[in-house]
Amino acid sequence: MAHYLSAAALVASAALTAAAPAAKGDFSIDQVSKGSFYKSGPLAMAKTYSKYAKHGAVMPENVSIAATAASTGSVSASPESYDESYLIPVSIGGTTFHLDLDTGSSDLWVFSTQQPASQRSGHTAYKQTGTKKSGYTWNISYGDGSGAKGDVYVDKVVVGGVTATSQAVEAATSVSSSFTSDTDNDGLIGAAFSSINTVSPQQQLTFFDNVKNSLSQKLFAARLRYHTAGTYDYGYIDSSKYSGSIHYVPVNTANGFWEFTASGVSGSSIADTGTTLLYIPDSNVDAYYANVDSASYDSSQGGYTFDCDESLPDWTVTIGSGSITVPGEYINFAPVSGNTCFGGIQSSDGIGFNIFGDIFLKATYTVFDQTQSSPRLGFAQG
Ligand SMILES: CNCc1ccc(Oc2cccnc2)o1
Repeated sequence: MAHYLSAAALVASAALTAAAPAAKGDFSIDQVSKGSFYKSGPLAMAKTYSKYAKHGAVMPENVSIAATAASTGSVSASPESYDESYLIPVSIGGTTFHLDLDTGSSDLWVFSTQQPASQRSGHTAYKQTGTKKSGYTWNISYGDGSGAKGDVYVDKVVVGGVTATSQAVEAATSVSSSFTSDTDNDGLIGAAFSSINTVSPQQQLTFFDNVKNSLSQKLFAARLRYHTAGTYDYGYIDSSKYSGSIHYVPVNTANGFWEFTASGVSGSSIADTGTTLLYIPDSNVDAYYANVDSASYDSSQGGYTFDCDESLPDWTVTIGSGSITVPGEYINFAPVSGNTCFGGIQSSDGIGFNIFGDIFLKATYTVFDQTQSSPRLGFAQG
């Protein structure tokens, strides 16, 4: 869990130390005007003590602890049936909601008591504990045809011990039927870029954008797993969760997504934790299922299906200087009827870009990285 100490107290104590009369080997720390405080006082203090370590400055333990503890966190990512989506516990105004962390969208919305009781039956509903942003509304549609809309509040949101004290919380007044029927899911927490947030008249920041300056490193990392719980790490990379090296590629943020280029897969691709399957061009899909004897395109199911008992080949892709292999087992998504199963690899033709969704991401440790002058994605074999 993250812990916060008063930044002002920490900075003030340093300032008092600096006022002591100078002696050989002593050092002085320039006091900063209030206007130039870092967003994370403990982290600023830690940097100052580190800077002057060569002059004998010894970092007090409370600064070291605060600077470390205040800026990392990790939260469980639990799969729904067949890994359809992965839900994380999120505290909003002191109530815990189970939300779908979606790197393909940028709204944090929850079921709310403003919806008809029948529409929110079985869900945890937000009771508007925050401050209403009068006149603000939101309305979002997802790639699978689902959607939701409502109004906007500001409240305290905690994910894995990382806190956004004033997060825009989008409370639903109406959601589409597939959300109502998925009673495990209380809403979404978007983690794409805030440029595609749907709040009007003024777009709001994502949770990550609100907390990133307080993190040890401006990044979060997804370790989704096959048929078991994984994690999202905030502010640090956990080297126990992947093998080999993390290979980074540049991100194009023009469309608001974590958009990148994969070798051998034509067109742009997005890393999208909120999409269940792996959508790539027809040519790649046809080439994959050519090696699955019982596979065929079933227009009634809207995709490739095959015999559930057939052993599937792995799928390997090169991204930047690294390669990721998705085990064949992961590509058997779910039964559709009898002993016929639906493929985890399907066509992106008609979408406009490829979607590296959960079928792919659960084979990786993926780093959503804003530590550099421009955003980048890091992929390692999970
Ligand atoms: C399954 N439909 C409801 C639902 C759950 C999560 C989402 O959101 C999505 C859907 C597709 C792509 N990205 C986010 O919709």
